[in-house]
Amino acid sequence: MSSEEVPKSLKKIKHIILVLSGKGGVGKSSITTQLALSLIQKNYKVGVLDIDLTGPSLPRMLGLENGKVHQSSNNGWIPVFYDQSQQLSLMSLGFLLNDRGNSVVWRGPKKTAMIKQFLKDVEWGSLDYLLIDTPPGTSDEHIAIAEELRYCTNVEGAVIVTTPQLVSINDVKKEINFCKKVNFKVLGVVENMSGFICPHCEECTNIFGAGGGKKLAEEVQLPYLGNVPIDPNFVDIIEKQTELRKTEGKTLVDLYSGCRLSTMFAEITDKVLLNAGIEDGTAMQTDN
Ligand SMILES: Nc1ncnc2c1ncn2[C@@H]1O[C@H](COP(=O)(O)OP(=O)(O)OP(=O)(O)O)[C@@H](O)[C@H]1O
Ligand code: SF4
Repeated sequence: MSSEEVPKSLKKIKHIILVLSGKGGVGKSSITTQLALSLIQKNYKVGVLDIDLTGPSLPRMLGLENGKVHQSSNNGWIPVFYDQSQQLSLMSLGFLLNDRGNSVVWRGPKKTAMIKQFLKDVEWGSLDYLLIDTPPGTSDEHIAIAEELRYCTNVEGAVIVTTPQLVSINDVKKEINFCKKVNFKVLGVVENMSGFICPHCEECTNIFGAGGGKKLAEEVQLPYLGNVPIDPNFVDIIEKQTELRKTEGKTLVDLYSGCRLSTMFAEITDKVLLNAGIEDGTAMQTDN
């Protein structure tokens, strides 16, 4: 193993965590977003790389749809920073498309080349965490990212997202097999959309029955990280964040901190960090 083969731009990143799901629409990007916000609440410096090339949704999730990627003096890409604090940065194909909101139809080699370029050319600077949001399933993008990261000793592993309806063991097993093949440690399974938080009384109702994700995790002998119910307040925050940032000066972290999911997710983040062997998540911030 040669450290020469680790892209230079990844050398100042302490921990890399991937977010995977067997199927689309299970809320993988929402989970990546919440993991990022939760780490920022712990004072970490976080970068997010969106490699869902056919449906990049992170710019919208983080309220950065109008973000612009600039070229650095070394001809690299400077990611889009959420604000001047530079605590949150994002790189996504969404920023590079002329027709934003459109998706691309690319063949494998073009996708592979884009991912290589993302890993080589994005100048993240020093980060505590780089979260990589992947497309659903195990496709060209996954193979490319695994290939590019194979010599990186800072890859902690992957979080797998599922939903109660999809407590479909086969989907999760495919993800696990992929992780085994490429040597990604599975940090655990999160069950998203596991119930519904009433917007009136904040009572959580388990519409699909409780415990599916936990049972599944036990069956496949993986750590269970916890469940995240559907919270209409979270949808509202995502939709109204740009407006609220303008009118009230509230950042996404401010808004999320007032959301019920934030407290629930903090426990999930602690488990992810624990399973990754990164102390208890209270380590110092990156020195810049
Ligand atoms: N726990 C939740 N509470 C409320 N809304 C949620 C929750 N999880 C996901 N959503 C919403 O569901 C929609 C789909 O979620 P998301 O885009 O995260 O899914 P995905 O798995 O990343 O999809 P894709 O297949 O495009 O990769 C989004 O509008 C998101 O805001
Ligand atoms: S959970 Fe309570 S407040 Fe909410 S809709 Fe049901 S009965 Fe009404």
